[in-house]
Amino acid sequence: MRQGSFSIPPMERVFFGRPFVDVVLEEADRLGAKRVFLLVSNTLNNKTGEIRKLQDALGSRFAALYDDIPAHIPRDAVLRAAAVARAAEADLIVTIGGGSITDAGKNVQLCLEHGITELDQFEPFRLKTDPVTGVVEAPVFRGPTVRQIAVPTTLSGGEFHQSGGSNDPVKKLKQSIRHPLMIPRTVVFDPALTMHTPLGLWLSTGMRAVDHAVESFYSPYGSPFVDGTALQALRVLPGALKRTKRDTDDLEARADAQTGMWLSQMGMWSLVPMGASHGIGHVLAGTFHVPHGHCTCVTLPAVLRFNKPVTEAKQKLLSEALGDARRETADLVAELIDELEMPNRLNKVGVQRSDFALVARNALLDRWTHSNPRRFKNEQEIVDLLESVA
Ligand SMILES: NC(=O)c1ccc[n+]([C@@H]2O[C@H](COP(=O)([O-])OP(=O)(O)OC[C@H]3O[C@@H](n4cnc5c(N)ncnc54)[C@H](O)[C@@H]3O)[C@@H](O)[C@H]2O)c1
Ligand SMILES: O=C(O)CCC(=O)CC(=O)O
Repeated sequence: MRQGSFSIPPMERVFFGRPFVDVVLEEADRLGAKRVFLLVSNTLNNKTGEIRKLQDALGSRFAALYDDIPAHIPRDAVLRAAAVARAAEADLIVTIGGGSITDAGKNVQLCLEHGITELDQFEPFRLKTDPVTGVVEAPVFRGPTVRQIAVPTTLSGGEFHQSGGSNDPVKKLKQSIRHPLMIPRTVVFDPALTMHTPLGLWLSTGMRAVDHAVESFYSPYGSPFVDGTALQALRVLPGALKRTKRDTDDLEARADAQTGMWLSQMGMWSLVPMGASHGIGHVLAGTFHVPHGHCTCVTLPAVLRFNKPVTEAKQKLLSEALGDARRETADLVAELIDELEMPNRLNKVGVQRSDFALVARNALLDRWTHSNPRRFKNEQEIVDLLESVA
């Protein structure tokens, strides 16, 4: 009999299909916020009037704004954002942008709560993975009191996770910090706001959501509840992404993609550990700066093939949800990636054969390489997998 447990950290509300300015105002009222700090996408701030609309609507409750968080969240940028929030005496953080902005918000929460002003002060808080056993050491610390509302503009889904990644600029490794209270209190899906998101980013992060659903579903550590939502995510996402690609003005398709992503996140939300597509992807992102969604497009079909011998029955159900139970899941996912015109090989995302040994070594430092359904016996098995998508 399958055994396990299911719990989710304290997110209070998810709003969908509503204008973000209205919802953020309502939520600021509900939470009694007086000093609202906006941590926002640079392009949304400088190339659209969306952030200005919110600033104006907040009036005297607007405390400060920071818009210089590069992709993959380098910690020096987090420290600068935290300094601005601290000086403004922020009592609520509102993040508006992609996963990098969302996760930067979680890291800023930590910095405010624990007085972090220097790079080496992150060290005691990060998750540590033993590269041989895969055992994860998760430090226990006081949770933040200044929390976050997330308004995501991509489909990468980090707003449903209590961990926030950030990049150690010296080791060039993506590291995670986790606390149940770091999850946003509120998430706001506003399909109209996503019209500003570059199409390639929207579609590639949509593939990341597919990856979340797949790796949650066949994880040995999943749950029956997650299975249901993950399969439904895979029924919804491919069509919604293809429709957005055909017509970028299709707001219903954007709303459906957000719904599919939300469904894909039940595993991440309930702390189901992901598999090697995520584990290897974190290295491609953290060490080689490959965009998050592109990591999935390169790794997921190869990891599905590697995992086939131990997940055959589950892959049949994945294929069924993706529309054709008779086909290989890896082939269906690869076709979707091609149809969305996303990069599908390592050389297309700037990673060369000479890099593979380093990717394999660093991948074994990631906790999710170790929670893959099929164990990697050594670094060479990861190198072989990378060779298959060189
Ligand atoms: N904690 C989690 O569970 C979790 C889950 C998913 C992703 N993440 C993190 O999020 C990051 C990836 O996020 P992402 O793939 O959503 O993209 P991103 O936030 O990294 O954005 C990618 C690039 O697109 C730019 N951009 C331009 N216009 C934009 C717009 N309108 N909205 C958003 N970005 C715009 C950004 O400035 C950035 O340079 C990674 O660092 C990843 O680790 C974390
Ligand atoms: O907790 C982490 O390691 C970051 C989570 C993350 O980036 C999720 C993902 O890989 O999509």
